Amino acid sequence: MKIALVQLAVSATKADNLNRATQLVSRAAKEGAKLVSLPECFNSPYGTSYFPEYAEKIPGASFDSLSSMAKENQVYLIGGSFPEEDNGKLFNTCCVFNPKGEMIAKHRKIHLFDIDVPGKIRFQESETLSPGNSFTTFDTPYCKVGVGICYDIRFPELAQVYAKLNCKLLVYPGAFNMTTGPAHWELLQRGRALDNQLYVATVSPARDTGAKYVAWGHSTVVNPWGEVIATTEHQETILYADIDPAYVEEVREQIPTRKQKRDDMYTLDWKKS
Ligand SMILES: O=C(O)CCC(=O)C(=O)O
Repeated sequence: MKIALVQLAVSATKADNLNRATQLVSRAAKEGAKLVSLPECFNSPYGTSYFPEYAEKIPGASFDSLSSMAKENQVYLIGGSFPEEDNGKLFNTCCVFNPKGEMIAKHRKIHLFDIDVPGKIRFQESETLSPGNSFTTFDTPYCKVGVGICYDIRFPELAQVYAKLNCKLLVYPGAFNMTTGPAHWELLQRGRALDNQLYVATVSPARDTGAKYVAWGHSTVVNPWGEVIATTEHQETILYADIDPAYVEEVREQIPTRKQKRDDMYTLDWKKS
């Protein structure tokens, strides 16, 4: 399965973001991608002050454009994320569409990005957002896919649950920054891939040095062996990679850690279906 990660240059003008996303998803489909992902906050700048201003209901205008992009291009589309308003609460939400344009999954970021690294970066998503409470997977003809958003990648348990649910690809639309990006972005992705012996893809917005929050870029795909098989710098681009579900099985046969876990000593205990 050829996948495409759209490292979109996100501006403060929502209509421009939607137009640009529409063009790039169409280009990716013409290049043969069967699954396309947009980045976190693909239609608004990233920042707690922007979330209330750009938030939309689901369904709503951005939802409708995403659905059309999937349908017109006959692709599975992971719609990055946008701020969602529901019953007076805001969420950082990713909608996933099948090639008919139907929404088949919706992920609300589970782990909110609240950090404070003195002198470097303080960010408190919880100032305006509420967390989601469910796991998000969907089926494609090629393999099952698990979805997380950005900070969700720091929690190995989530990836482990997805691996147990038989996902062979995890996709994290995300927007790391100039402090944690160079330090942790690729390391986390390779860690999740190797621990769980599956593919991991991360999709960032392009870097805008004039923005309040400067994204790291570097959208990347890692294979089940822990190798980076596709990556890029920080400019707007489409990154392509081939996902081979048979290779997941091959690696799992070669190094059968999944069968060697000591369930008599520890287990992964999860509380939601
Ligand atoms: O975990 C990080 O360092 C960055 C996370 C982030 O930017 C996000 O969750 O949006």
